[in-house]
Amino acid sequence: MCSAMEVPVDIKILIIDFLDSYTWNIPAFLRDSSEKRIECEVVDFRQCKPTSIDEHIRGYDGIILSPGPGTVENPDDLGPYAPALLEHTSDIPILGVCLGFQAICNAFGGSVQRLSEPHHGIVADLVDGHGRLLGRKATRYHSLEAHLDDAATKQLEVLAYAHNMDGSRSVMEIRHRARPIWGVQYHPESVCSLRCAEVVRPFLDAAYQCSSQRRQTKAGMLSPPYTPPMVASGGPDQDVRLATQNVTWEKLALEIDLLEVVRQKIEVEDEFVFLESGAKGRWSILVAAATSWQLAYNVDRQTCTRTGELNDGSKPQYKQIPLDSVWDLLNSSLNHTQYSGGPDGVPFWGGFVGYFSYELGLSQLGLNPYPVQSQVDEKYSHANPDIHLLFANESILYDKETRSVYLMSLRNDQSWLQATRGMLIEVAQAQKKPVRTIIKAPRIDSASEQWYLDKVRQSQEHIKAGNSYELCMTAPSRCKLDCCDASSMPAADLFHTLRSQNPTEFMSLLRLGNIDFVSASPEEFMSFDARTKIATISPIKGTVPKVASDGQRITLQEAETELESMKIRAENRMIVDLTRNDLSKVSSNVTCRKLFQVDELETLYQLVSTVAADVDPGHNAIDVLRSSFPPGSMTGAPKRRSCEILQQLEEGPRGLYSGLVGFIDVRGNCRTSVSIRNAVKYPNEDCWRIGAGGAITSMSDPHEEWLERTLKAQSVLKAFKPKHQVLETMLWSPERGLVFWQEHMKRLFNSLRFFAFTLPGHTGSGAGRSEASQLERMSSLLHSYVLVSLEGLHKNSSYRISLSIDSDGRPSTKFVKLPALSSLTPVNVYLDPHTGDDFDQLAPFIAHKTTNRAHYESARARVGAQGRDEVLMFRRCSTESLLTEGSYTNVSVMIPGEPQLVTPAFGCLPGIERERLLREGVLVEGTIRREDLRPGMKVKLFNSVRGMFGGIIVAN
Ligand SMILES: C=C(O[C@@H]1C=C(C(=O)O)C=C[C@H]1O)C(=O)O
Ligand SMILES: NC(=O)CC[C@H](N)C(=O)O
Repeated sequence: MCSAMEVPVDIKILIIDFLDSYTWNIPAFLRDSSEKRIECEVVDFRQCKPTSIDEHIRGYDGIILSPGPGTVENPDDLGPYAPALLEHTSDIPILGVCLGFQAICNAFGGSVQRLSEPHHGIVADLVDGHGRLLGRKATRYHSLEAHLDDAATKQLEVLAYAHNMDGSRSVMEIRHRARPIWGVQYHPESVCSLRCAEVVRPFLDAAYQCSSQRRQTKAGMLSPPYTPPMVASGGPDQDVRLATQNVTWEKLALEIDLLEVVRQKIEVEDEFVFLESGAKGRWSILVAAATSWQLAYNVDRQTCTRTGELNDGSKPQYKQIPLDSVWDLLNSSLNHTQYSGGPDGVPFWGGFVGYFSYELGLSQLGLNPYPVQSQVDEKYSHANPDIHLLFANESILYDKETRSVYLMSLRNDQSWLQATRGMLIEVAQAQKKPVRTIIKAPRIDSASEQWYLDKVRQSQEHIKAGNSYELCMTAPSRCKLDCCDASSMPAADLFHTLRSQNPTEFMSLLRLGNIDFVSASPEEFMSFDARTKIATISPIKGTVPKVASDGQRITLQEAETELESMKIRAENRMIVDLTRNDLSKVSSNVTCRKLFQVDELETLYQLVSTVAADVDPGHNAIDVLRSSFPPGSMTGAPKRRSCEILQQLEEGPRGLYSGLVGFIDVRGNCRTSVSIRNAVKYPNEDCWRIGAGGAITSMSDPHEEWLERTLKAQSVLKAFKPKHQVLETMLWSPERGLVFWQEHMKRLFNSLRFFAFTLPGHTGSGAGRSEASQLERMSSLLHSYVLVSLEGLHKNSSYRISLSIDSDGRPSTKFVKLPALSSLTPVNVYLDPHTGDDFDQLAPFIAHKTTNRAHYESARARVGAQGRDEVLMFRRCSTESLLTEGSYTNVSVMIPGEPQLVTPAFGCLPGIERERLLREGVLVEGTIRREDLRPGMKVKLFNSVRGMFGGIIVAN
């Protein structure tokens, strides 16, 4: 559209772009409004000097002054060109849209002032001077309005108005009484404007007349055609590929969870990318660095590093290049070889997988990605790449639908195929690895509510001033994790949990350059089908929780009603128009496929729209990414100015959050997601970062925005919460009430502190209280809680009471009536054959009583223990196997020549009864070895519910 066309052109229009995010929608709107063949060129206003005016008048048939951020009074926003053009006495037709309209009003005696309330993304009915409907619907994006006094209306005639939310009215359309100049305050090119073609027709007719004259008198355009910011890349269309190669592949009918491959076969330090469609999606893709080469780029230093065996035969290298050259490099890497013979319908044959950071997007917009070289910035810019991609020579795909695995090799690597096949079969048959990483409640440090409310208000100030129409404000939470199992990958365990809590269509787990990244993104960024050349972007804007702040569940129907609100639709509409704009840079046929569709996720409802583009010949997936990155849903509109404002408001770079994750395969297919709802662990920080935010508009309620941010952050933070509860089991008897209550409370308190759980009844104001008073407070609270729960039970028998506390300090209880048991018959006691090599990993769950009791259950199962049968367990200590405890008791043994021994505290639960017996001198701590125990031996078993009873060791 903006490059020279083969067919002769009727009208040539020059569009002066004031850096808006809607300017590129204007050419399509003009084409749709007229039968004539219209060619548009878009030029950045900063490149236009008053001295170019004569040349423009000679070369074009009409000039459009675009919308834009800021005000016409600010020379940085408008520049000198537009006022000079309006002053010029030529009769070239001019159309001003929004900011352009305000420039016209200003030039002819009007004034531009703030509206009482900004109107962004609001659709209004246009009326004439008498209030009569004109039948046109107009989408408005403005904070400022033009006032025309008598002097001004002598030159400018008002053609239409719209009513504002406060009942006043604003001028919407004008025309110059003597010159071919028109202006519209609204955006006729918006997806929701209706029947606006008639408004631009007079301008186009005048331009057509002008073009006839130009054709008679002039040869045509004098200025060189404007090069759009994004250049055609020489993608797969132009056949410049140097080599051809067959893809080698294999399909295995094998049901497998590729996450288990990561957890069992990838070493903690290895780099890899794992993409998984958790919800409706179908495919999972696993790429290991071992079978890839890598490309990393840092925008701040402009350094590009390629490592590994490159597929274009060049040598690994490290060099300094501008961002533009990196896009070229990506193109040439993908286009070097033409691959064929891979399976149809399989989305990825091999190629790039990885991430782009948000700062890469800022750089793409021409902004300084790290304006403040603060300490945080240093960490990011110097240590972490902004593009990190693996070029997968080999990859493993899983198809959920046919339950089969695809092994793909671009290099016909038979030994890889064979080894991988064997490895997958082994993993598919092996038991799943239990999740053990996260044991302690994390310490979470989030932006304070006050800070956020303040930033929301500042955002709204910027909007009122006309600098932005919508700002996607975000803030990170930081979360420290204590892990107990060094052999397992915390990121993989987090992913495992996140997937079970919140499976989304764009799950991902990556480890690249020592960055760990775990994501459950619901939002598709850009997908491109190289065969049909259709690109789609599906921005989400508008979020409603599933549970309201008062605890009420919100139904889908209620959410739909809320998501129909003017505020939310406006929010979404703004980004739909912005997305159309971005795609219009590479396509002359952009359509909005879905507008305002409600999507239901695990914890929230969201409003999604889909914009699709038939990408023009000569452009490929990389060009589409270039023209549309960073994702508009994470910036607001207009994109560039909004990003600049957000850089001032937010403290520090966003990093991987707000960027993209996904793949571009060797055929040019691309599928990426907006990098949200994720946790990132940077190598130079000791915590995980969880970014979250939301779009702020003039209609936002700051407190609601804070709740929305919290909700989004929680959807990830939830995965960091321990899943076990701390547990106490105790006896209640009619005679003695709650037996050993103080002792149980003391032990519970210690365990809650160990796991960093919230103490029951802790309101956050407990800081400064002594431990003794915290314990006292918890104890009295839980005492009443248990007694209240006991009400209604038959009080003439004894009960075993289980009291458990979750990581948020919430208690729950269970009661079991205790049958009277004979203490005379000894119970059968088995010896666990297990060597106890995993003792260190389990230690916290042995030293503390929790609901994580799988290891006790497994030991019972191993020996086939029934009912009151007990199993004695062991731990490995160099070459010896030492007794620890039973599955529900502590144990003591009489070894000839020794006192009654009980295993040392390290290695068993510090049982209440055990402590008592030790205090009273009945027992002495000592080491008991496996070989000290023989079938037929008597042992003593005890716990606080049953006291002490006898057992006899039997052969397994
Ligand atoms: C900013 C986030 O989400 C973005 C903002 C949304 C909104 O404003 O409604 C919805 C989805 C995302 O595009 C986030 O999840 O952190
Ligand atoms: N869309 C626009 O061009 C907006 C113009 C101006 N910045 C305003 O807010 O009124």
